[in-house]
Amino acid sequence: MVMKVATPEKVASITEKVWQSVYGGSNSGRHFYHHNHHPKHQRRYSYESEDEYEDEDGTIQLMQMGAERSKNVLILMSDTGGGHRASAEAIRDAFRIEFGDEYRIHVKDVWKEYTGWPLNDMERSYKFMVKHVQLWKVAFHGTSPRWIHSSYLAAIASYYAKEVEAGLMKYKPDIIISVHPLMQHIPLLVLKWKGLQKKVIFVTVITDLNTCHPTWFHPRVNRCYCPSNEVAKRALCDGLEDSQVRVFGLPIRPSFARAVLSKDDLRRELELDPDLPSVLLMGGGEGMGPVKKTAMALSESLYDKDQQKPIGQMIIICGRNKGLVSTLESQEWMIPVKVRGFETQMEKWMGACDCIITKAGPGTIAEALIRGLPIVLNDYIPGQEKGNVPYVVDNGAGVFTRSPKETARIVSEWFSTKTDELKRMSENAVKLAQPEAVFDIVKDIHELARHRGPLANISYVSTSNVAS
Ligand SMILES: CCCCC/C=C\C/C=C\CCCCCCCC(=O)OC[C@H](CO[C@@H]1O[C@H](CO)[C@H](O)[C@H](O)[C@H]1O)OC(=O)CCCCCCC/C=C\C/C=C\CCCCC
Ligand SMILES: O=c1ccn([C@@H]2O[C@H](COP(=O)(O)OP(=O)(O)O)[C@@H](O)[C@H]2O)c(=O)[nH]1
Repeated sequence: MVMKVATPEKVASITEKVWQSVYGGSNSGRHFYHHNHHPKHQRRYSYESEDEYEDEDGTIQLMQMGAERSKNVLILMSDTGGGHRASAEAIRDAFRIEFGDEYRIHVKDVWKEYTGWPLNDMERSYKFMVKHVQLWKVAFHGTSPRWIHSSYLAAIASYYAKEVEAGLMKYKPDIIISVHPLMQHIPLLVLKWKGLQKKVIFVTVITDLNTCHPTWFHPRVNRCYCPSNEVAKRALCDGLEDSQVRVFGLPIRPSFARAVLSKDDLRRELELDPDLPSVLLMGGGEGMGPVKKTAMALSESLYDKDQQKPIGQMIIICGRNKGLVSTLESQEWMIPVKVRGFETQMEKWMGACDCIITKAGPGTIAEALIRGLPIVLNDYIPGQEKGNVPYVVDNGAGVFTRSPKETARIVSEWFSTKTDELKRMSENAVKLAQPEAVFDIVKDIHELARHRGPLANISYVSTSNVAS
């Protein structure tokens, strides 16, 4: 049984709060934290005798002695693109649906909250690098050899060991799930240095469909969930054992898998034209790619000049790209158009449409497949997104072109003379979709936890000099 009481005012800095919650007493900053190694300053954490911990909303949860404790699951992610968060939230929601209170899920960017440069600034660095595509190409391929990325990441791990330790231990995880390519090596090293590697289950859920970066593959994970056979092959070539690898698909929010919504109802709810075919145009969570040029071309191609009426309508979802929203809102259109910013109910917008145009983001692709939307891929980020193009095209679920005019022509044909091609691609998309993947993943993690025996006996002893 759990009781909630109000938290004291939030006067402490993050570091102080961590100090207090992990070690008790006061903290005079990182310097002190690093050097206070004497055993008398160490507080022993045992899940058997656990009596309080801080909740996400800042309240203190008091656990009644003897009550069964929920297991803590820490999902490590970063907002480098929108896909990692979407997958993390999908896993969290699936845990809640399948297991209710058995698990307490924390979705966190621990690097951002606890460490310093460059780990706490990955979102900005990544945005900058992908804008300068050549730079990203060099960084992606230059860091692919294991000796390069392993030594980089080991150096960073030892520099930020204490901070990472504090960030992880705050959530006292029984299970850590990484959904990010740069979140295997550092936490696994810190767990090893702490002697916790055998006690905490660590799994990776890969969110790239094909040409993923080798940092995803770490030989010491308990499981590596691969979204496709292509990725599984890469994992095995990179030294993972068969027993570590599972292929269920890319985790997509349960609202995509479980909600059965009719297109007519959705069009009414979203105030779309009930009769005109609809194309969804987007560019991932950040609204990247040639969205504006494509929108202008579609406005022309979906207007029948002879009959002086539109043959389709368009929804443009710009994600977090506010500049794009205001530019598009000030345009004149020849067809019905809706311009939206970041949407939280993507399953509805996709469910109301007949096809989608997007850069080759794995999350958007997997969601579109579930909704049976034929896909026009109009861009990809070199490296991790390159392989998503053949994944879609070779499976007959879509086409690739970088030309906005060509994109507009394809969609106008789909809506007029080539409706049979649209239908065939839609069927292929559904065949490729794996809506149950997220449930299979959480069930497998649950089994893993069950076979590990009572995790509640883990005791986190806060040792001192992990950095050394
Ligand atoms: C010998 C030449 C070496 C040249 C490199 C020099 C320095 C390193 C500089 C940068 C590191 C680049 C990291 C490359 C590994 C990235 C692995 C990867 O796949 O990352 C992808 C993610 C983003 O996720 C993707 O988002 C997409 C959408 O936008 C899509 O959804 C896709 O499916 C997702 O997977 O990228 C990142 O998170 C990049 C973070 C960038 C961090 C920049 C930090 C730069 C500063 C200094 C370098 C120090 C530490 C980095 C250590 C890297 C070691 C591998
Ligand atoms: O307004 C938006 C735009 C995008 N997304 C989601 O963000 C993710 C984008 O992931 P993807 O891998 O396609 O590309 P990224 O943003 O990582 O480049 C997908 O789950 C989208 O549904 C969203 O929820 N709302």
